Amino acid sequence: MNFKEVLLIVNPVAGHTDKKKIISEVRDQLELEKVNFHLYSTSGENDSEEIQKKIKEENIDRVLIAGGDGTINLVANAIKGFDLEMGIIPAGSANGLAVNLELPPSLKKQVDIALGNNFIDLDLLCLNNTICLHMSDLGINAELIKNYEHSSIRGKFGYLIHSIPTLIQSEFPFNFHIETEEHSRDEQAVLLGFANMKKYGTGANVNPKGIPDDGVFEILIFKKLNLGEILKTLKNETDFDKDFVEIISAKEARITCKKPVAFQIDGEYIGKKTEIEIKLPPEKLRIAIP
Ligand SMILES: Nc1ncnc2c1ncn2[C@@H]1O[C@H](COP(=O)(O)OP(=O)(O)OP(=O)(O)O)[C@@H](O)[C@H]1O
Repeated sequence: MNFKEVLLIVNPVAGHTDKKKIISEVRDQLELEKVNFHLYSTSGENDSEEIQKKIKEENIDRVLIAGGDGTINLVANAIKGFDLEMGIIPAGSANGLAVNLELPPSLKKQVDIALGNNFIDLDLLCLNNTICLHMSDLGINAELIKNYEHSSIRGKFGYLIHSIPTLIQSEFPFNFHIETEEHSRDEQAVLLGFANMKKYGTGANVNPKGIPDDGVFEILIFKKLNLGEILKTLKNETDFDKDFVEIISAKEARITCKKPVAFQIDGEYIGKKTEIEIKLPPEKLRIAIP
């Protein structure tokens, strides 16, 4: 292994599962390779500063993350300036990034990959100066995530349970103005997605042409709620009706709306917004992949 000090960052509450097995699997593999093991358990407060401190103090040269998309996003923001490679052990209730990177279900294989030397240099989509690794949106899905965050029922079933009341309470469709280097247009939509990759954590393939390291992102304009078309995304079918979704590529964009609309990044509810600035900075994030 071409590194000596590995920091495993574990979110103890992600996915509501015990992380002991993950910790011992990583520790055992590193012991065999005579690489030093360091552990940081997130608390939900000041994690970014604590992680940066640990990286500097211990001369960390590889970071592994056991958590969901929220934890990976937090660590990606924290290690931006460090030129570090990162490995992922999916352990959240939503693992959108892992789904997109096609990480296998076996823990042993996940750890092998996370400590391996095959990488992707992921584009870092920046929305109002916050990194998005795979998918963010304005509109009805962010409303659903907000309602789900207060729910005691986790996982896909939790999302499902909240979809009906969210649909009833929502004031969709929303009116957006979209400006990119090529477009300036008004659109009515139930959901405006900003995609660095193909899929949501549910596996729904909403952006079939999304490539995570191509230097562009996609704006997904979902115009109507159409159950048949939504089922297609879940079945990996990609011949969408134009009245359901229109997809435009961009390198930068500015979205405005008169009334504040719910906004989420990588599955974390941010708040209601009237303006989103989207940029693709030149920095990339190096992630170990199969
Ligand atoms: N020790 C902790 N106690 C409570 N919350 C924590 C702790 N550590 C991290 N968090 C919170 O966990 C969230 C990230 O969770 P993540 O998305 O990785 O997992 P998840 O199981 O998919 O989460 P969720 O189902 O809530 O989306 C962040 O909001 C972070 O502040």
